[in-house]
Amino acid sequence: MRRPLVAGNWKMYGTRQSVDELLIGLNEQHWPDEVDLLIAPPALYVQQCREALEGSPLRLAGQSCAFQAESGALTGEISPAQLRDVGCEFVLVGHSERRSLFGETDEVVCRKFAAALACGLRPILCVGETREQYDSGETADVVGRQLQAVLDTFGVGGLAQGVVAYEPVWAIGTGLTATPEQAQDVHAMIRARLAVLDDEQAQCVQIVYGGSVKAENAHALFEMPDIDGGLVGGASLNANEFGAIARAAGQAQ
Ligand SMILES: O=C(CO)COP(=O)(O)O
Repeated sequence: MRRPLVAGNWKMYGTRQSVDELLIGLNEQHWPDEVDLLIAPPALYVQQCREALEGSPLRLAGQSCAFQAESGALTGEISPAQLRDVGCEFVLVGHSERRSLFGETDEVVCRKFAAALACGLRPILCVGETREQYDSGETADVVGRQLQAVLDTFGVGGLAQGVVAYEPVWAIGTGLTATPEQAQDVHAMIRARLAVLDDEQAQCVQIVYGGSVKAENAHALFEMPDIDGGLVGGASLNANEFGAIARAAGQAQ
C-alpha cells in the first residue's frame, strides 16, 4: 500500500570530480522498481546529477529550501521554485542539522514545508530527538511537537503529500543505529498519532528512518511494519552501499 522510499542525503560533501565518480557508480547499480529512490546532492551539483542520471530511476531532492516559495531578496537562500526549476522533486525540511546549527524552529520548518508544497515539491519533514531528550524519555513529546507544527496547518492529508523522516539525532553520523524495534516503536507512535486525526490518510504517509543506516542493518530496519525506507547520510556517498540499501528496501516489502 505504501511504496518504500530510500533517499541519500549527501550533506556538504563532494567536489565536481567526486560527484562524477559517485554518479558513475550509481549508474552501475541495479535499482529495484518497487522503491522510490532519490538523492539530495549539494545544490551546486544538482545540475551535474540531473544530466548524469538522465533515464535513471533516481530522482533529485534539495537538502533545504527558503521559507519563501518564489524568488526574493534572501541572500544565500535557494527557493523551492528554483529547486524545481533545476529538476528537484523533493526537498528535506527541518533536518536536525538545520534545526541545531542554523536555528530553524518548528515555525520556520512549517513555512518551508508550505513553500515546498506550493511549488509542487514533496517536502521530507525530518523529526527526531537528541540523546538528552531520548535519555529522559521525551521522544514522543519532542517528535509530537515537531509534527504538530505542520499538522496544525496542513492536517494529515497535507503531511501525506510529503514524507516523514524519523532521525534520532543520537544516531546521526555516530554509527549508533536505533535498533529496528526502537525505530519501529517511534514510527508506530507517529502513525498512531496521525491515525487519531485521520486514519485513512495516516496509513498512506511514508515514514522513513534515518541515522547510521548501512547495507548491513538496512534489511532488519526496513522489515519493520511502519518503517517505509530510509534517509541515508554517510552510506549514500558510496554507490555500492547505497545500491545495496535500496535493494534491501525492495526485498523487505
Ligand atoms: O542525517 C542523516 C540523513 O539525513 C543520517 O546520516 P548518517 O546516515 O550519516 O547517520
